[in-house]
Amino acid sequence: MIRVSHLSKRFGAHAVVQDVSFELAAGETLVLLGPSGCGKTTLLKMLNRLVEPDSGTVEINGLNVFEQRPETLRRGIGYVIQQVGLLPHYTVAENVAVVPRLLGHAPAAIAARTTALLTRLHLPPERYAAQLPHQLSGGQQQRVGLARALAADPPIILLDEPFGALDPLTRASIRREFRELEELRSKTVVLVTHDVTEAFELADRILLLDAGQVQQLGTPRELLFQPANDFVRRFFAAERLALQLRTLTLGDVFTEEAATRSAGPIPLPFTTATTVHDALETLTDSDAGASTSFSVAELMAAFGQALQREEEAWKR
Ligand SMILES: Nc1ncnc2c1ncn2[C@@H]1O[C@H](COP(=O)(O)OP(=O)(O)OP(=O)(O)O)[C@@H](O)[C@H]1O
Repeated sequence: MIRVSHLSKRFGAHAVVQDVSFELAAGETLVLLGPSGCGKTTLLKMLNRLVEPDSGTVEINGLNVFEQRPETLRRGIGYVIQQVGLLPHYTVAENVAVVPRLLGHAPAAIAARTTALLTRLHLPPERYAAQLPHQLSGGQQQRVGLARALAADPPIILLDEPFGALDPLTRASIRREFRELEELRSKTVVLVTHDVTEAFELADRILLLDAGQVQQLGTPRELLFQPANDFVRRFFAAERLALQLRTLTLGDVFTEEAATRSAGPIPLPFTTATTVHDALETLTDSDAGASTSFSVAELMAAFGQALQREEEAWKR
């Protein structure tokens, strides 16, 4: 759906994005990750022509974006930024309706869509639709920003540090909602963050940048277990264990064992796709009262073995 070829951009003598190429299939989520100032935002903005590149091409559905009118292009691509950028004198509902209005959608259809989106994003319309942005918390404003980006149902959504301004707790819970949002499942998403955990939670693939250059493009698992260079290794070093817990699933950990267990395969409420991290959270949460056929100690032992298997496999 998106094909980026040899994209470069300088600001004066500063080469901010250097020869970046990637392809993204429909429905995939790509996270642009890297230290502050590495060129993530500039790269993202070249996708919807908020920044014009010096060289290289961007194709969306086979069409060169530089041959389209920027306004037309942007109406077909949802865009969410950290500062949210809601129109201060428009109500929540009016903010959400901006792009559908520009596109000339019928008022009744816009109203129905707005109601549905606000409901799904936990902003009951009867309470929030008529409020102004300044009456909302930061997290609520973020949700309105997301609803606005989704309003015209664009196939592509670009997000620039969408959870950046939030406290860690709100951030984690909005991220979870975001991951579970049905609306986004079918979308092609490009998301900028400098938060490693966020990248691992949301990405199908991660493009790790440093000083405008691609250091590695791959799945979280590939970046973690098969780092392309020292920069990649160092970038994840401090959070390596936490990321491994989020990357390996019960399916990875219990593969051989589960097959031979008399208790059967992975017990409910878990599935083979549950991450070790999530399983540990459930096991250690006494309120959840999960009755499982394995203990925390068994899980950690199996996790340790799985890590060894994984590292051996990549070495080969
Ligand atoms: N319009 C501009 N004019 C001059 N320099 C710019 C402009 N926009 C960005 N830059 C510079 O380009 C570099 C990359 O900026 P960019 O915003 O793409 O980085 P980033 O990786 O998104 O950083 P952060 O995570 O801090 O937002 C920075 O050094 C920035 O100062």
